[in-house]
Amino acid sequence: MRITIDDLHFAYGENKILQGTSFEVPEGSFVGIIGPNGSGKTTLLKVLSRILAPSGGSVLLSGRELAGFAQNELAKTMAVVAQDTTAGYLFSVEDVVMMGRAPYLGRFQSESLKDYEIVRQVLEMTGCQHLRERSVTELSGGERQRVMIARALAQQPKVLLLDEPTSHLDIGYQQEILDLVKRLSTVEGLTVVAVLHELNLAAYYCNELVLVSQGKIAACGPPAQVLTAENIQDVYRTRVLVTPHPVLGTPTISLLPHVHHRAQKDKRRVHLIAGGGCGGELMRDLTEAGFTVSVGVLNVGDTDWEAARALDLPVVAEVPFSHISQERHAENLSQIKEARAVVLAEAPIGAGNLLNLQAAQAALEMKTPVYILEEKAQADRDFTGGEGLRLLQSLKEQGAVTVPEKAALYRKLKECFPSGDCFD
Ligand SMILES: Nc1ncnc2c1ncn2[C@@H]1O[C@H](COP(=O)(O)OP(=O)(O)OP(=O)(O)O)[C@@H](O)[C@H]1O
Repeated sequence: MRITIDDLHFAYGENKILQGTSFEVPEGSFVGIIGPNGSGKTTLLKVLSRILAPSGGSVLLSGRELAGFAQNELAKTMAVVAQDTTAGYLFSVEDVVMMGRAPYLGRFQSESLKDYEIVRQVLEMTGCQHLRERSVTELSGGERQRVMIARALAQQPKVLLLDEPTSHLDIGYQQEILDLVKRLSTVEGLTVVAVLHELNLAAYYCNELVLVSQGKIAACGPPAQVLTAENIQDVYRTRVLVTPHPVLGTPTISLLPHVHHRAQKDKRRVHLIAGGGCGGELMRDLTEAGFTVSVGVLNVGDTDWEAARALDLPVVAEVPFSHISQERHAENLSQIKEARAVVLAEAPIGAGNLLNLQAAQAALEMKTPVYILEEKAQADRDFTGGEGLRLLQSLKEQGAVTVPEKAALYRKLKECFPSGDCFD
């Protein structure tokens, strides 16, 4: 069943929530409503399910006005799983799911074998059969959520509206329930509209997404069109990286650390020698702690180079897959001159990055303390036939301080910057 939402308006008193919302949900599609807290998603779903009456605009179900449906007819057409599934009554799970059959029972008619069979099926589909005789008040949040989805499916609706259907579910049940809903939409033609907070799940399952912001539609369309880093930054005010899912190609969102502006220039400057993906977390933690961080030498395209770029850190960059050149080494040394401490967290050590170890040696000669983060700069990752290990050893002999893991490194850096409030 197709849903046409046209120019909807709704306000709680003076507080305008929906302001001209329009979009179309094709029959058999799975549409996700996403958007920040308080943006109007639940309100929209309540208007779609006729719990709230709009002050303007219309909702059409396959061309028919929602307002024109008789109550019983609507209950056979549309099922709703609300956000708050707290059940204060002492019914058994089976009784609650059987309530979904109410629109099909005459006034004095009792349940038929068919009704019991449908209830059995939906309990099985939602993984609730073992809960059949339990009281709903005794269920966990996730179990109750699945029971409410079972009840909605027992209505055998053509349209299913879900408000955060996976909020209480563990990752296994999230997948099971959304796989089921997706299957019902693709195979049985069920039209699904779901409010989803988890953007990666929304991208993974939905055909289309409606991004709501302050009661207005900020973007609408296939997930790849809606879930862009720009849209997410605009609406959620958060920096993300959007990459294709490695298997499905759907957009996948990763949080990016905040960029800190370098107000404390030079005072708390730390130069990080990293590479091969071992420095990203360190860069984030050090900048979060108030240090000014520079990084080098990294090859363009290296994971650490990506991290440094994402954090907007000064980075000495060499061309991809190349040995560090004398020019980049010299640039690295000038960064080190500006720093109050050098952290060596490089692994593995290869012929191409031996100059980074020599840069650390130069730092010691400049009387700049060097900390070797041992969990990262592992000796067993030496691919230079011993040269790397020898250099590492001589660094230690020349006074570089070995720290076993990050917490110890932060303690050492704190000692190095006694006036700072870092890590407090
Ligand atoms: N019954 C109500 N009376 C008055 N204001 C309400 C009512 N319900 C919601 N609101 C307000 O309407 C706005 C939109 O609420 P709504 O629940 O639709 O947002 P939402 O996008 O679903 O949020 P969340 O992601 O936090 O669930 C909010 O500012 C909320 O405080």
